[in-house]
Amino acid sequence: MMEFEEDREEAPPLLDAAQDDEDVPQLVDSAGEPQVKVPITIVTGYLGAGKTTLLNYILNEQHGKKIAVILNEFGNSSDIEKSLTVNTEEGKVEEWLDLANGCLCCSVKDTGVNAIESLMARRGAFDYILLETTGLADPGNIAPIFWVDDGLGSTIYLDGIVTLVDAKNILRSLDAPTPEETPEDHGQGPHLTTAHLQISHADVIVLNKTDIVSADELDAVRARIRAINALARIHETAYSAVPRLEGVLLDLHAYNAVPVEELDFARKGHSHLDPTISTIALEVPVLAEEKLAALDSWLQALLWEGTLLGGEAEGIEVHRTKGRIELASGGVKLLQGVREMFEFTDSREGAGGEGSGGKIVLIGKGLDEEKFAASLAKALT
Ligand SMILES: Nc1nc2c(ncn2[C@@H]2O[C@H](COP(=O)(O)OP(=O)(O)OP(=O)(O)O)[C@@H](O)[C@H]2O)c(=O)[nH]1
Repeated sequence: MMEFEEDREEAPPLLDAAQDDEDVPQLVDSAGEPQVKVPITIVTGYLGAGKTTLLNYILNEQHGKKIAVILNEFGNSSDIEKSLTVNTEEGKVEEWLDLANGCLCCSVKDTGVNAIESLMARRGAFDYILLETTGLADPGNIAPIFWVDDGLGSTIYLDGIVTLVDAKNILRSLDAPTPEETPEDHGQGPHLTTAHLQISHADVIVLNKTDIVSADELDAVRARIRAINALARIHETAYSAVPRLEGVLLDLHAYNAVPVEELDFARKGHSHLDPTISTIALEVPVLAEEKLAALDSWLQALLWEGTLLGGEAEGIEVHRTKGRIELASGGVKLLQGVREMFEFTDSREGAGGEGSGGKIVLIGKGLDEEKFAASLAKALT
């Protein structure tokens, strides 16, 4: 198990084939100019996990990338933050800093929409956006802003969510939420903390501060993270020194590719080590096209109403959904979801699964693999 995990973590960025297959469409603006969509990565992580350390690296190193960094309401005294003029008018970007290495940087007070709009006026000056959230942000509330088909979605696409995790403190954050954080949960079963939310929504986890934990502590943290989110790639770092930008922070394609081996890995990684959040993987038989409507209804009941069609379950809350559905016609549908939003897209790579069927992976609260599998099987018969 461990070996498999390590192999996977050393693997190159997501499959080239899958990326090629899911090329981001080019748009044409009103002036007839082709518009290339700009990818955005959301960088999240609990207080003190190492987000600023990571961004300092990006803003200072000569990595040859033109990255626009948006800092979302910082409250401490790091060098980057001190050098910025924080806006006084709610939600308005006051100043962009052009940095020597080609990056630009700004600070905003809202979730970044106004900053993005301001940024768009400077299109061409950069080719990537990193949005760093505050330590207490729930990425599930931010991701949908950028994962839409209209409005902002026409110029930007959500490439992925990266969560910095403090290896020294994460278990405490997961086990002992502060009263302010989860007042409704107190004394009522498993706690859902901000730390859970940030891990469950992550496509990549940068497991930081490995220099101040023992090998045993690190193993325990890794296993706990895996139990919560078996889909995310884990990169272990000290002082947020990620091995590379591509595939770790940039070009994740987490919302437009669904690699087979990622779903297979999630299936093998199932565990109950965390009492609140888990990852489950459900087998889906090769489907006749007309059964897609039944699958859609099953997902709607689950994601919109938190109910299991034809089965009983309570306290369901799904944060992330990914899947590949093989069709009897030979095609493959890709499934992507965050919270209640989900969509099917056509994969252009053909079946590629030797007719063995597809899979749906869910990350969230109250997920009982057996009950879910039985309910899905019933819905699809
Ligand atoms: N020992 C050790 N210290 C680290 C590491 N990464 C960051 N730090 C230190 O931890 C502290 C917090 O790091 P930051 O990068 O400011 O963390 P942050 O996530 O931006 O924190 P907030 O903005 O408060 O949410 C700083 O004093 C860093 O120097 C690491 O890998 N090992």
